[in-house]
Parts: sequence; structure tokens; C-alpha cells
Amino acid sequence: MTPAPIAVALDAPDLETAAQWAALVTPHVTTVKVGLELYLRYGPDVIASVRGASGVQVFLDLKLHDIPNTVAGAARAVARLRPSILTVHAGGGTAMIRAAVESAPHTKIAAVTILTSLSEADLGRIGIAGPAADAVRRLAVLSVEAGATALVCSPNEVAAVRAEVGEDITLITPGVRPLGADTQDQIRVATPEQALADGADLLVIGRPITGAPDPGAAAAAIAASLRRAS
Ligand SMILES: O=C(O)c1cc(=O)[nH]c(=O)n1[C@@H]1O[C@H](COP(=O)(O)O)[C@@H](O)[C@H]1O
Repeated sequence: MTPAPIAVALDAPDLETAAQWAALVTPHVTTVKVGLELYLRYGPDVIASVRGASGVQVFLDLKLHDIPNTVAGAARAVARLRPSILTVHAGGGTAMIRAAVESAPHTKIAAVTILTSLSEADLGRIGIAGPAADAVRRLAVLSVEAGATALVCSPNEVAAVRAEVGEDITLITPGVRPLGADTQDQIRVATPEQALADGADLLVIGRPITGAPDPGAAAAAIAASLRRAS
């Protein structure tokens, strides 16, 4: 069975748990995602541990956001780990995104537009001109002009972003919840089937899989439902 275009967010407190989740889900998904929680505790070794022998793609989600020189150095430092994807915040601006792209030539730089945990009201409070869909589109265009070949947005905006940036850009959507699942701290959400139908290339899914009694079975069920819907 072809693995589904899902990146399972391995937001685990320890390496053993993360490696166990990775082993359980990798038959069913293309990618696993290492984020701040694991990387800040274990550093670069975590990549090899979750990659294991399976050859699954590892998405390194560090959401870099600093001046261009600092981001260039950080991107260079992690590029040697050969993650398939590395995130930066689009809000860091054109020069910062370009610095990441130039410093990690073998890694897809994904620009995170507007976090899926932010509501329209939150955007107003932090001074970003909304609605969210407009802000996401603006940041998407800026990021692609700066050389990003992937974008992170919520499933609610993915169709509009696709229309704006075309087919060559990889669109990644967190904020994905199976029907009826707890949305937790996510605000701009949709189901996996909807996200894929609207043009996402890769769905980031964490707790609905890793919080299940059997993460392997949960990943398999979502993968099967995506196959049925496509
Ligand atoms: O860059 C990301 O992956 C990301 C961007 C975003 O806007 N929202 C978002 O939730 N994420 C990440 O996606 C994952 C979502 O996890 P769950 O909410 O557990 O499915 C987490 O690891 C987040 O860090």
C-alpha cells in the first residue's frame, strides 16, 4: 500500500516515545515531523533515531525566525542532517527566507504563513491585517518570491494559496482533525479529506494519531479514509 501524504508530528516528551511512534506509523505515512520539543531536548541525534531503518522522510520543524545572518547559520547547521523539509516563519521577511533557502540547498524550505492556532481576533490583536486568508496569501506570495518551495497554511486557505502560487509549490497543512475529533489548541481546522481535496500536498497530523491508544492503527485509518476519498 502506498503511504499516505501525512507528516505525523512527533511531539513527544522523550526520544523513546518518539521513536516508537515513528516505527508504528511509518508503514502508513510518508513523513514524520520533529519539532521544538524533541529537538531542543535531544539535538541533531533525534533525526537518526526517528528515521530508523525505514527511510521515512524527516521534516524538521524549527520555525526559524531571526535576522537573515542568524537564520542562514542555523539553516546551514541543520542542513547537514538532510531533513526533507525545514520550516521558517514567513513573517521573518524576504531576506530571511532567502538566507534559509541559500544555506540549505538540499532541503525544501517551508515558510509558515499564519499559525493555525490563531483566530481572526488574534490576528487583530497582534497587528496583522486580516482576514486570515488575505494575510496567508500575502505571506505565501512573498515567501515564494524569496525562493521558498513549500508553504505551511491552514486547510481553510489552501485552495486560495494554490490558486495564487500554482502547482509547483508544496502546500503543507497542519490544523487537521478527523470529523468529530477534539480541535484542542487549533483554530483554523478541517478534516484530512477536505484538506486533500482543497489541494494540500502534505497533511501534518499529531495528537489525533499520537494520542490514540494505537497510533499505528490511527494512522492506518486516516490513510485508508484518504484513499477512499481520492
Ligand atoms: O509548522 C507546523 O508544522 C505548524 C504550523 C502551524 O501553523 N500549526 C501547527 O500546528 N504546526 C505544527 O503542526 C503540528 C500539529 O499537531 P496537532 O495539533 O497535534 O495535530 C504541531 O507539531 C505544530 O507545531
